[in-house]
Amino acid sequence: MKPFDRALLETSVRNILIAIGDDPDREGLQETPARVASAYEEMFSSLHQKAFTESKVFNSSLANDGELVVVADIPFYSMCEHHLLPFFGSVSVGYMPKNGRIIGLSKIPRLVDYVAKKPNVQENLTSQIGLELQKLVAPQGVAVVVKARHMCTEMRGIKKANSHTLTSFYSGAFKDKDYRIEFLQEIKNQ
Ligand SMILES: Nc1nc2c(ncn2[C@@H]2O[C@H](COP(=O)(O)OP(=O)(O)OP(=O)(O)O)[C@@H](O)[C@H]2O)c(=O)[nH]1
Ligand SMILES: [Zn+2]
Repeated sequence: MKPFDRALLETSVRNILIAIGDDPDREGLQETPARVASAYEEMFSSLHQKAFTESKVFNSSLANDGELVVVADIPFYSMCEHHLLPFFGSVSVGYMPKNGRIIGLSKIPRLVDYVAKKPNVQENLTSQIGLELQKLVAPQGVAVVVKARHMCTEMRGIKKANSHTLTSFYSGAFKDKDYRIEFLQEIKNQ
């Protein structure tokens, strides 16, 4: 795990400003390299964490192994690894407990944040959330649906404003179409 190199980032941002033909010493830009360094440190913070450590898994004698647990519409913000431009939207996560094992509800949005805070593509972000939850809770199955807008296709390039990209991950019990439909129905009803 490499440490965050603030000095290198500040120099690099200064060089970007020179390369685009602006003057990094003009009043409005003097603090920009430092500000961008702080913003990047925050936006890419999970690159400096070895693993997701926030999980809290409980055993519940009352959790019904056949019932879905669904957390819908968790907002996220990430940066695409191709252009370093934002992509953002919402994540809906469901799982079917096994042997009464459940995860603290707040840990699911924390997992989404952890996966979002590094350069990524939407498909991998979706699978990484699913695989990590599968590993942490070992449930009967995990379902993840991500809906996002990509600034690299809206503010540049093909310029298709407001289009959405949908990606999904299904494991275990959710390979069964009926459970997938139940999950999709639940997130639609939220
Ligand atoms: N599958 C996938 N593609 C992405 C994601 N974010 C950005 N991209 C795409 O990554 C591709 C990179 O293509 P390139 O041809 O190397 O880059 P480019 O010349 O900037 O491409 P254009 O955006 O078409 O101008 C583009 O088609 C982007 O739309 C993502 O999350 N998932
Ligand atoms: Zn992109």
